Amino acid sequence: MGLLSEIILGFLEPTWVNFLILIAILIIHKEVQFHKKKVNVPIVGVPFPGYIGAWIGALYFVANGHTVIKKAYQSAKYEVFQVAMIERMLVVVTTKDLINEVCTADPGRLSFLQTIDSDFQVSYTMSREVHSHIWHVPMIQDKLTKKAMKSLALMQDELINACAYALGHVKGETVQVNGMETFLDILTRISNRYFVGKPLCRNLEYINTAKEYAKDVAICGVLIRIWPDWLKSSASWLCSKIPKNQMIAMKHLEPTINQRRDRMELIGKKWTDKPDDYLQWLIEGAIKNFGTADNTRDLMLRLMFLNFAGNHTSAETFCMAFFQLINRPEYIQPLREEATEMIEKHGYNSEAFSMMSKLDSFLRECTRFVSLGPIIVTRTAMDSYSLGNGTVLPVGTQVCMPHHAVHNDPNIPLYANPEFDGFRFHRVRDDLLAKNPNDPQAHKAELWTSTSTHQLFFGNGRHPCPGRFFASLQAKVVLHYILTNYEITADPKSGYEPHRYQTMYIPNLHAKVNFKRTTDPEPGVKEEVAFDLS
Ligand code: HEM
Repeated sequence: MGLLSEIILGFLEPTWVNFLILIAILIIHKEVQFHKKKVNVPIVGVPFPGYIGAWIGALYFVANGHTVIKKAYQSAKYEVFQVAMIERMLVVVTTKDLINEVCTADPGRLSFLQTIDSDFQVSYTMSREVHSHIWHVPMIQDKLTKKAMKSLALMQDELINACAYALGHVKGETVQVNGMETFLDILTRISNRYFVGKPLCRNLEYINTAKEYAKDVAICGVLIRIWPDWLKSSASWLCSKIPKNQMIAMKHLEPTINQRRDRMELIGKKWTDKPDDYLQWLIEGAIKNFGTADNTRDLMLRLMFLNFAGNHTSAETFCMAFFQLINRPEYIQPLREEATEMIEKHGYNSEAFSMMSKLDSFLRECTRFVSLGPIIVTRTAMDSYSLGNGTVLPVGTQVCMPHHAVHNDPNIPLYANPEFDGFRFHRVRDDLLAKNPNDPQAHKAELWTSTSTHQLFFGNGRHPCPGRFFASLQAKVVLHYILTNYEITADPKSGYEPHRYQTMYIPNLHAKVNFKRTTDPEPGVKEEVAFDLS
C-alpha cells in the first residue's frame, strides 16, 4: 500500500487525534469565513468583541437566537446588525426601507437561490440540475393553486380518509395522537393527492419517504455546509438517507411515469381522462422544454423537491396554529359559526373558504404571534453590495430580516397591541367594508397570504412563496373539517410551546392531542380505511 493511501486510511480511523484535527479544520474554516465576509456593523449577542467572543456568541445563539434577534430589533439602536452563528455571520436589516430593498433587490446581486444552495447544499442533497433550471416552480402558483381551488372535492375526499385513518372514525371514540406527526401525515397525504394522485398518495412507504425528505435535506444541509468545500464530498457520506429515500421514491414513481408516458404516446390527444396532477404537468413540462420526458430520475427529483418545499412548512405551520387554538378554545365556536354561515351561503367550495375572514385572520395571527423562526427572506450577496444606508456586504454575506420581531412591533399600527388577538385582521377588513360596502378589495385586505414589509411570513418581493395559496386553503379546509367532526382537548401532560433554537421555531414534537369523533363516519370510509391499511 502506498504512503498516501496509508495516510488517508489513517484519517478514517475514529481516534481522538483525528477528531481534534477535524475540530481544528472547522475552527480555521470559520476564522477564514469570518475575515473574508467581514461586515462593518455591530455584532450582537456576543459577550465581548473578538474571535473567542464570536465563538461564545455562536454557541449562545444556538439556544437563544430568537431572544438575541428580538432584543436587538426592539432596542431600536441598529438599522443593521449581525449575529455570530457556528458556520457564519448573519446580517440582519431592521428598517422598512432596508427590508424593502433586500426583498426587491436584483436576484443576480442578492440571491435567494444561492442561499438555498448554501443552506441546503443542493449539489449533495437535492441535485444541481433541479436547482439550476427551475421550470417546475411556476407550476405551483399557475396550476396547483388553480387545481386546488377548482377541485376542492379532491381535497375533501383525501382529508376524510386521512382523518379517519389518523384520528379515528367511530362516533364517540376518543383517540390520543402526537400532534406534529399526525398533521404531517394528513397534510402530506392531501398534498400528494394533488402531486401524484391515488393510489400512490396512500402508499405508506411512499408517503413516509415524502415526509422524511425535507427533514433529511435540512439536517444534511447543516452537516455538510459547516465544512470547507474540499471536505464537503466526504461529509456527504453522513447523509446516506437521502439517496436511499430517492431510490424508494424512484421505485414508486418510475412505473407510474412509464405507464403515463406509454399512454401519452399511444393515445396522444385523445387521452381525455388523463391524470391532472403535478406529476403529469411535470411529464408534459419536460416534453415541452426538452422534447422528451425520458429522464425519469429528473422528474422524481423535481417531485421530491416539491415535497421538500411544501410538507414540513405546511405541517409545522398548521400544528403551530392548532396548538394555539388548543390554548384558546374560546375561538372554536366563532370559527365554527362563520364556517357554517359561509358554506350555507356559497356551498362547499373554495369561495366559501376564501370568505371565512375570521378563520383567515386567526391563522395569520397564530403565525404572527409564534411563527416558524426569528428570521426570513435570507439573501446572499453575489458581489460586493452596498445597502441603501451605506453598509457594504462582501461577496458571500448572508442578509435577512427579523420577521417575528417585525410582526410584534407595536410601532407598526396594525400591531399596536401585539398581544394575541385572533380576529385582528378580520376587523381591518370589517372596518373597510363598513366604510365602503361595495369595495371588492376590502375582502382581500391583510389576508394571511398577503405579502408586504410588515407581513413577511410567506416572504415578500422577488420570491414570495408560490405555494402559499395552496397551503392556506389546505389549512382552512383541514381545520374546518376537524372542528366540525371532532371535539378536541388538550393532553394535560403535554406542553404546547414551540421548541426554539438557532433560527428555527418548531412546534413541540412531543405534544399530544385528544380527538373525540362527534359525527357518524362518511359512507364507505370505514371500509376504505381498512383497505388502505391492509
Ligand atoms: C404554510 C406553509 C408554507 C410556508 C410558511 C412557506 C414559506 C415560504 C417562504 C417564506 C418562502 C420565501 C423564502 C424567501 O423569500 O426567502 C417560500 C418559498 C417557496 N415555497 Fe413556500 N411555504 C409554505 C408552503 C409551500 C408549499 C405548500 C409549497 C409547494 C407546493 C411551497 C413551495 C415553495 C417554493 C417552490 C418556494 C421558492 C420560490 C422561488 O423559488 O421563488 N411552499 N415558502
